[in-house]
Parts: sequence; C-alpha cells; structure tokens
Amino acid sequence: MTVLDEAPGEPTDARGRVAELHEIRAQAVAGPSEKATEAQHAKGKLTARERIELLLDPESFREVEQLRRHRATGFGLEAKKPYTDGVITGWGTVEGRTVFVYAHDFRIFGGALGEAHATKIHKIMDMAIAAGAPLVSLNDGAGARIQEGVSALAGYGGIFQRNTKASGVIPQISVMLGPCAGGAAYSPALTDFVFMVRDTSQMFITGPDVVKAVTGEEITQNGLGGADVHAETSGVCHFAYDDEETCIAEVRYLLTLLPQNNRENPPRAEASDPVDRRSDVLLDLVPADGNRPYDMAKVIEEIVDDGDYLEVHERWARNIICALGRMDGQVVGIIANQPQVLAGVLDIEASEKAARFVQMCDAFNIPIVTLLDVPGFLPGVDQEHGGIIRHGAKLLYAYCNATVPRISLILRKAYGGAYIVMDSQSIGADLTYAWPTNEIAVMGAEGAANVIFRRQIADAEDPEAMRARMVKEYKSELMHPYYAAERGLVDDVIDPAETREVLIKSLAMLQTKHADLPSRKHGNPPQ
Ligand SMILES: CC(C)(COP(=O)(O)OP(=O)(O)OC[C@H]1O[C@@H](n2cnc3c(N)ncnc32)[C@H](O)[C@@H]1OP(=O)(O)O)[C@@H](O)C(=O)NCCC(=O)NCCSC(=O)CC(=O)O
Repeated sequence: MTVLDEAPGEPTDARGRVAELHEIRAQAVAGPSEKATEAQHAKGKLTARERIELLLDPESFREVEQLRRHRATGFGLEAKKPYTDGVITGWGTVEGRTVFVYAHDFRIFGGALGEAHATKIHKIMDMAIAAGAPLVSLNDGAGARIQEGVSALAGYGGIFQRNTKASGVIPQISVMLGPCAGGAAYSPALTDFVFMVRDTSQMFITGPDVVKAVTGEEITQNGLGGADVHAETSGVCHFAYDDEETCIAEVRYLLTLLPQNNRENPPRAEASDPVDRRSDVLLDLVPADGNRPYDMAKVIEEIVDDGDYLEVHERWARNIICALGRMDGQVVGIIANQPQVLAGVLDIEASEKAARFVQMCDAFNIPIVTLLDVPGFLPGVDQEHGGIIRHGAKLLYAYCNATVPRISLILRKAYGGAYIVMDSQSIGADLTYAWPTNEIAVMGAEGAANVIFRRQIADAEDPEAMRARMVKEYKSELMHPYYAAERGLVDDVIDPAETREVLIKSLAMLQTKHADLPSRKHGNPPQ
C-alpha cells in the first residue's frame, strides 16, 4: 500500500508529522512504479524528473504543487489519484538565472492533461510571466485526458491564452520528448522555439489512423510528424537532435543567449576574440563573380566571436540563414542569404523563417545584422499562387517594425524588392555597409539591358554584340557600390577584411539606441 492510496495517518507529534511529509514526498518523487519507469526508459526516453535535472543547474529545482491530485470522478479515476497529477512544475536556474519549467510525466495517465494537471501548468506560466523569467516545457503527453472530457479541453485553452500573453514578454521554449497530438500541438506552435528528438517525439494534429480514414494516405507516426519532417519540411520545429541529453544541453545553450524578459538585454559574455581581428580570408571565401555560389555559413563563422553561433531552423528554408551568435560578447541575430542554396533567393519559406526570427530578435532586444547576397524573389507560378506577396510582406513588416539596432551589409548583389526587404536603409536600417564587390540594382544587368535597350538590340546589325555592350554599359553606370554610396543609400563601402571591426564598433554605438513606434493596440501584419 502506498500513501497514494491511504489518507494521511495520525502522527502524535511534530516529528511524526515531518516524517510523514518526507514519506509522502518520497512517494511523489518516485512516481507510480519501477515498472512504469522501466517502460519509459525502454522507449529510449528519460523520466520527467531526469529531464528537469539535465535542464537545470544541480540542486536548483524548486517544485510547486507536488502534492496536487485531481478531484475528477468516473471511469475509475476515484481510485487513481497520483501526486503531481502527471505534470511536474517549478523553477530552478540555468547558468545561475531563473527558469520556470513544466514536464509531463508520461508514467501517469500517459502524461495526459486533466483539469488539475492543466491548472498546475497555468499557475507556473503565470509565475513565469510575473517573475519575468523564461518558461521551458518538457512535453511528453497523450493530449487531453479522455476521462475528464471538456474540463481537459478547457485546460488547453488556458495554456494557449497564457502562451499568447507571454509572447514577446518572456522567452518560451517547447521541448518535444514524446507524442504531442491534436490541439496540444498548438501550444508549442505559439512559443518562440520548438526542439524535437528523433524517433521518440512526434507532433501532429491528427494521427496516422485518422489520416488514413480521411484521405486514404498511409504513413507512420514519424513520417507524419517526426523530428526530421518538422525540421526540414514543415518548419514546425527549430532544432532536432538524436537524443534527449544533447537536445536539453542545447536548450541550456540557447537560454544563455536570451534575456530573461523583454525589459532586459541578453547577457553579455567576456570576449577574448579581438575586435579588430582582420578577416582577409573573406576575400577568398566570397567570389567576386555574382553567379558563383559559396557557403555563407563560413562568412558568419569568420565574423562572430570564436566562430561560434547557433543556427535556428538550420534545415528548413536553407536559402536563408538565421543564427544567434556573439560579437565582442554581445548577442546578435544574424540573417543572411545562402548563395549555395537556390542561389540565396527569397521564397515563401525563407520569408516566413526570417520574419519570425526578426520578430523574435526585436521582442528580446537582440540587435540584427543582415548579410545580403540576394538575386531577388523566386519567380514561379507556385510561388505566386502560394502567396509570395503576402509571405514576403511578412519579412518586410517584421523589419519595418523592428526597433532594435539594425545593421545591414551587402556582400555582393542585392537586386530589386529583395534588396529593399532585406533591411535596406529605406526601411529603417540604422547603418548600411557594402563591400566593393557589391551590386545594388533593380535587377541583374542582362535582364535590365533586355528591357531598357530592347529596341537598340533588336535594330542592331549584330544584336548579341549590342546586348553585350549594353550590359557592360549598365553595369559600369549603375551596378557598383559607389552609385549607392554617392546617393547616401549605403553609409560606407568597406574593406571586407575589416567587416568584424566595423560591425562591432557600429553595434557598440547603437547600444543606447531607443526608438518608439506610434501608440496602437497592435498592428495588422500580413498572414
Ligand atoms: C499517446 C500514445 C501514442 C502513447 O502510446 P503508448 O503505447 O506509448 O502508451 P499507452 O497507450 O500504453 O498509454 C500509456 C497510459 O496512458 C493512458 N493514456 C493514453 N492516452 C490517454 C489519454 N488521452 N487520456 C488518458 N489516459 C491516456 C493509457 O491508457 C495508458 O494507461 P495505463 O498505464 O493505465 O494502461 C497512445 O496512448 C495514444 O494514442 N493515446 C491517445 C491519444 C489521444 O487520442 N489523445 C487525445 C487527443 S485529442 C485532444 O487532445 C484534443 C484535440 O486535439 O482535439
């Protein structure tokens, strides 16, 4: 018999009562049974408490409502009232800074959410918002607790409302470590970052059985909503790892790059990488010929402190890179076109990815450095019919709204609308730089010559020679950085080797930037 099954005894003195408390606590901490723990481990998963231990600094966890039990009736629930009600909630520290956490205990009702379980989550979310500290959810649950019906469903509503209230106020991180089906999947979607673990975590609105019944499609749980699918195809998750240990270690790393809340700056780190470290290698990394691909990741590696950065959405929309790194110890958000994937064009997914990242940086006081090498928006019927206009507008809207320090650097080409969207001076970049290899134009020289010199080319004795001449003329007239510099549209043309120093000194100057938007309830961003 366990304390779970019997009423508290009648200790005769204070020591007896304390002993009883310790016994109750021990049972609450142990959870339902050894067998349930073994079953969890057999699936390659850790228990909720093991996960919390990995996430937080040693001995820092302080649990809340450990002794909570449900009061539901029916379907045999009266006889099964485990402490915690299947979710462990509390706070602790990560690198000494407060972090709130809730973790589903799959061993209890499959981690399914009932009324008491939900109100525990609500309380910890309210505490995180009030304290102004990040919230991490360690998800491993079977969704709404079926026996509790609508009470369970309403519990989700309370979570969604708090996720939304906390959005842009405290960092919210969802770590998916088991199943997450149905409406439950909307909580992670409302948070800032979603982490998943390969093979053991899945997210979907309807599972494979329902999919088969409705559409006839046959698919496995992982094929439908596993980590790889969401990291690469849907963009639902930002990070995917092979095991829980690595995943949770990366959550800790991410937390060190974020502020506690929207009223603070991200923590500054001691920097040993010299501010004036020259990067002559950049001249070799980036070919002057605008049509030759190269790996933008190497450019980022070269200019940030010690080559360290954390890429967000690394495998989704790879034609754009979004990363968090440090420059002279200060956290910066880097957005960069990736010329080695789709030539670095902006398309629907790249626009969505970058827009969300810009919003996140702006919400959490992270300055934005934009590295441009963009041939334009991707042409095509799919893109137009898929709504590239409204998706591209999301990125434009996010930049235009961002009041954090914004610096853009044009490495090579920046054509047309894509140039404007990628944080041009005209939409509010605080400082804009260009390398001497830069070409800013409405479009590439070939395309431009074909439009504006169409008649001359058609009437010429040798149209190809005339086209070549006109392309050359257009390039030498318009397509060099000095055309923009003379007009004040870039603030300076810089030596690529000095990129790191220029960016760091500009960031230092902008540290005290303050900008306000007109008062309004909220904007109406394109969706
Ligand atoms: C999550 C699972 C894939 C996990 O499968 P596993 O084989 O690992 O584990 P299992 O089936 O043995 O479940 C472990 C224990 O949790 C219990 N259990 C599972 N799901 C439960 C639920 N939703 N409510 C209450 N208890 C539940 C099981 O009875 C079992 O209890 P015991 O240990 O006592 O035997 C599966 O359990 C499952 O498909 N559950 C149903 C999921 C679901 O339909 N949820 C509602 C979503 S709808 C929703 O949330 C609202 C909406 O979106 O619209």
